[in-house]
Amino acid sequence: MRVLSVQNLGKTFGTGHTAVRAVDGVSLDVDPGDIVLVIGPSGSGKTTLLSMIGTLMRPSEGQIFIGGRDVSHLGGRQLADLRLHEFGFVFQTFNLLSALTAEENVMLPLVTAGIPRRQAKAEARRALEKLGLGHRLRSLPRDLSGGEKQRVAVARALANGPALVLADEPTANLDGRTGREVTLLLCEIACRENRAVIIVSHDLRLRDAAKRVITIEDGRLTAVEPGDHDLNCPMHSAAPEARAV
Ligand SMILES: Nc1ncnc2c1ncn2[C@@H]1O[C@H](COP(=O)(O)OP(=O)(O)OP(=O)(O)O)[C@@H](O)[C@H]1O
Repeated sequence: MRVLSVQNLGKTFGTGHTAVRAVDGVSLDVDPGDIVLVIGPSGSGKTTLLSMIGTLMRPSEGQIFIGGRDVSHLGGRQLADLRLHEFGFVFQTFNLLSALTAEENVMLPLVTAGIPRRQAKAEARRALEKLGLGHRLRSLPRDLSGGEKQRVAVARALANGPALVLADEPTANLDGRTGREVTLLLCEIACRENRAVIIVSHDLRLRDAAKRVITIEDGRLTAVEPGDHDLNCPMHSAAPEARAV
């Protein structure tokens, strides 16, 4: 089942002579296990595109299918439900709640989605352990490094088993090496679990993780290239062996 299909998506802010055409006729298909890096100059429409895909912003025109379902006309409550169950979000500012521990931050969307507390706690722990944070369960965000905070955010994004993880500039508030490490870890786990990831970033080195790199300029999709997809992911490492036989 296709995770995402975007057809002829457009977004215009404002009207008349002050109108800004932020996204213009973008079409894109994303399948399970896909890792798509979206690059382009500042102001080219990357965040607007990601916000529409994540149903945080309504398109001016075009359609978005999530798991084959047209979500363009869903109401606010149905969209909130969809976001809870189908998406994981990673933001450049981490967006952790400062009064909650790492474990509680990861539990929050699970409990909100109706999962019983005990089960949510076990799933949060599992997710944090996968990110190498088993020893940080009870830490508050203020006691974590930037890289650790982003790993908590990644654990939170993955905990509900989303079909699609959307990451907007996940490396922007971290030093280059840490940002890249956390993002590669996100891609590796997603790849192993056959989840799809779309990353908006200025960091071109992330093409190492990507299966596809798409370029957006003036709101339009201008190039689609293969990424290097050099990850520690069994599904990927099976390919060269298959070729060698
Ligand atoms: N809420 C808004 N109201 C009006 N114009 C907006 C709004 N959001 C974005 N824009 C405009 O839409 C265009 C695309 O913006 P967007 O933030 O999507 O670009 P971007 O590629 O993500 O940029 P950056 O790399 O700097 O984050 C820009 O011209 C921006 O000024």
